[in-house]
Amino acid sequence: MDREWLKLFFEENYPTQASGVVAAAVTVILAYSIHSLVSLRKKNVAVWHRKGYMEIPTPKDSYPYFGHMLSLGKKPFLQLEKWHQELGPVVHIDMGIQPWVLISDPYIAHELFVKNEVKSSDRMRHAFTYDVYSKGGKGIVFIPPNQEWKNCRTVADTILSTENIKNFVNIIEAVTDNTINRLKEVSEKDGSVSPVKYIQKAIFGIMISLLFGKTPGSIEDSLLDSIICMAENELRLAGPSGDIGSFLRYSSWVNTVTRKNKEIKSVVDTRDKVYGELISEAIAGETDCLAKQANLLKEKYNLDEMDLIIIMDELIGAGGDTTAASASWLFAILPRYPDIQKKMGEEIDKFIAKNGRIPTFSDRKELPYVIAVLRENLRYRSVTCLGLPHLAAEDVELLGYYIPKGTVLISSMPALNMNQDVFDDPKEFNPERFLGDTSTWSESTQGDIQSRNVFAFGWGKRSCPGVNLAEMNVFNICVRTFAHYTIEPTLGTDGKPSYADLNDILSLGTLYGPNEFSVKIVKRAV
Ligand code: HEM
Repeated sequence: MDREWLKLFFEENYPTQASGVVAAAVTVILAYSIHSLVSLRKKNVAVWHRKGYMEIPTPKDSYPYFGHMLSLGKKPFLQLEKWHQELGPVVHIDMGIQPWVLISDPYIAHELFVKNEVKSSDRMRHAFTYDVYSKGGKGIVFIPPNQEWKNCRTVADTILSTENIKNFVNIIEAVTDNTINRLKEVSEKDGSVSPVKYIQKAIFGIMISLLFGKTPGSIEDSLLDSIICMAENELRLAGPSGDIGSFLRYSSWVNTVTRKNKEIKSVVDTRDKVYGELISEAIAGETDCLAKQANLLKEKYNLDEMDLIIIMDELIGAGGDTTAASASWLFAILPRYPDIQKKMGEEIDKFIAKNGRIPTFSDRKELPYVIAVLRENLRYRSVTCLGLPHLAAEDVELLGYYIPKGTVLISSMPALNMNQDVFDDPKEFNPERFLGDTSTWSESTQGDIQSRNVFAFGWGKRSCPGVNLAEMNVFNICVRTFAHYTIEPTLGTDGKPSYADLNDILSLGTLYGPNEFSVKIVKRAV
């Protein structure tokens, strides 16, 4: 049994002496649960082994009470990929008492999430994300796809449309240029720079400016730090630590004993206060911004102040660290590929020579190689491990399999992106595979499954409404960096290049970004 996962789980989520109490209590209830489990198992077997349907394969390494939770190890994405390799594109696991079905094939995912979207677009009723964060049914991300969701989602789709976001391009470019300058200055002064924090602050800075019309003065800005801290707390609590009871039977009391419930309440109270004030200031201010625009749509879509607070927080929470992770992966991967950087630089130089300016997002079709690199970057290192889990609102018949109502439905992002039936030599970083496809990430996500090659933004009616903004932000960071610089590896003590470890992953909830690494930002000879 891989106890490492359990140890990590308690150390990360329940630090201090409370973890000892919790671990002891878990041992006691373990014995009791084994008894209950025998009868439960019989019931489960009947649900999953339906006459007339194929059985969904399940990995052997399951344990009483915890199911497959303990087998995920320190790097769950590797384990999920391994299970798919061994058992195929549809796999059933038990995360404690939650049944999960994992999908690693785009055609099957399309069948499940798009063709069956009425049955497969619900979300889990997680104690933190649903009861507390979404106040039992507000906002977009964590609620069922009902009329309230539709209203909030329409407001988000409207303010995040490409046409609308284009109006904020000056702010996006200014914050991006400041960050790149800062990276270059630190790199020149210290001999190298660790870009992850800078990129994260740039993206959150852009989000705060767009949403509230308030551009952070510098990367040391205290508002910027508090918003990042809130978003990270929320991401952490959206995992098992915010609702241990929905994963492990008889354990909901753990959050009371460890004072987790108090922490959960305090995180949300702070969110309500900070975002409430930011929205009021934005509405009263002169500057155009997304909070102001959403406020104008409030009546039409029957939203109240709390809906606005939750939507604004969700846009930052869902859009900040994900976009920053994608841009950070680019900085981690590209130092290994000077030839690719050279081709990108040449393409950007050619555009500048012809047009006398740096290309913007609207010029993306004139940079086919650059956009192929960005697509390959998105494929090669997934930004989330599990997307955002869906829930089966009804029983689903999926290509001869039977999936009972209440099952958590997961698109296994790294396994999908590394599926060799879809991508030749998937372990190779090869932008050429996407040359000739100049569709935007959004067009690919909404496109027909035969030509779709971007899976990172999910499926069907729940697919990401921030995809345009995400692509524009990553595009700008990339183009505005390579217009002037190259990203080079630092040198180890042996004088050899020292590259970022691409399997050293910072995992926060379902987010998967690179851990800290160092590079050199070097002025390019043009
Ligand atoms: C590289 C960056 C991003 C990635 C990889 C990403 C990925 C995803 C994924 C996988 C989902 C779940 C889709 C599903 O359930 O099938 C999602 C949902 C969502 N994303 Fe993004 N996202 C990114 C950026 C953004 C941005 C910039 C915003 C907003 C400004 C945003 C806002 C949202 C919201 C509100 C949802 C919930 C949609 C719903 O439940 O109806 N995301 N995103």
